[in-house]
Amino acid sequence: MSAEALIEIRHVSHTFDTASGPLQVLNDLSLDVPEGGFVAVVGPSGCGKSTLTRLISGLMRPQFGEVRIAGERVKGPRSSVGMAFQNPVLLEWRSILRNVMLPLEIVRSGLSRKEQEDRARFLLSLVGLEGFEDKRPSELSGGMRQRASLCRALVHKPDVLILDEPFGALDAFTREDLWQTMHKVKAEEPFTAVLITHDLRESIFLADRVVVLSGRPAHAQYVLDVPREGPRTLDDLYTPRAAEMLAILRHQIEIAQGRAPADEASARPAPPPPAPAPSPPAPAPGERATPETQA
Ligand SMILES: Nc1ncnc2c1ncn2[C@@H]1O[C@H](COP(=O)(O)OP(=O)(O)OP(=O)(O)O)[C@@H](O)[C@H]1O
Repeated sequence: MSAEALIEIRHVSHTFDTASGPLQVLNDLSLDVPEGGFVAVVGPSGCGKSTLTRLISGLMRPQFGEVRIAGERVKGPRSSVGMAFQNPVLLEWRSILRNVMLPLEIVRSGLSRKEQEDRARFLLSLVGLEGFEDKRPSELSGGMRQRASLCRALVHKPDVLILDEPFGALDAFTREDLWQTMHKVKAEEPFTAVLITHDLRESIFLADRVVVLSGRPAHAQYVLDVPREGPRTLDDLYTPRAAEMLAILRHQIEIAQGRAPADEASARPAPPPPAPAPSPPAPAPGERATPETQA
């Protein structure tokens, strides 16, 4: 991926105040997402992946460091970011079509009612939900609801699409179906995607770059670029090349979980950012990453 970075995450650190004291979740995390790119973020459970998505979407601000989208510092929620989560949360009292149209009623799209409807219908047919426009969410299967949720996230043409484990609750066959739909949608819609997932096969199937976060407090421990001719059909997931990528990622996850020692030869740090952001925090004793894995 050689395009310019659309999302720049620079030296981000974040600590939550919890009932049992401060919990540092991110530590000097830096990573770039190129315009039009598809980056998957994987890492141990609880390492801070969802926190990262909240920072990118502007639902939270980092205590240290900064997040920029298209060069602009993210200071709050913005309509140029669409989100889809594991739980689609569709409104039962609205039809599927009207659920998908909802963001267009909230952000100023400049579209007429007819154009809004056409846009929603186009997306629904793209994901295979033609004919289900007038159904209620409860009349659809989990996979269908997730397809509708994807349409809703994209209907206002966001520059950035954040996918926080959107396929996590689906059965294996439905999930693979959705992966293929995702490729189809990406070919039609020019967004930049950040996908949070626990599924390494999903990460190499969908993304062109996979970032492994370290254990908490997380930094970008390892970056794997998936070659253009990498897995893009389900059969490609069973090639020696895919097996090699999965083995690398599994090993990096084991390092992140502290179940394998950091291995200098296999670690590749995230590309260094051009300039440090103001006020990077001093790491607490014992929290500094090993040189082998540090971004
Ligand atoms: N608002 C909050 N206040 C306090 N602690 C929080 C808050 N949000 C998240 N945390 C804690 O921060 C840590 C990281 O949470 P986060 O949801 O970002 O991790 P994650 O990597 O997405 O987890 P998982 O892989 O299990 O979904 C967790 O220990 C979580 O309990």
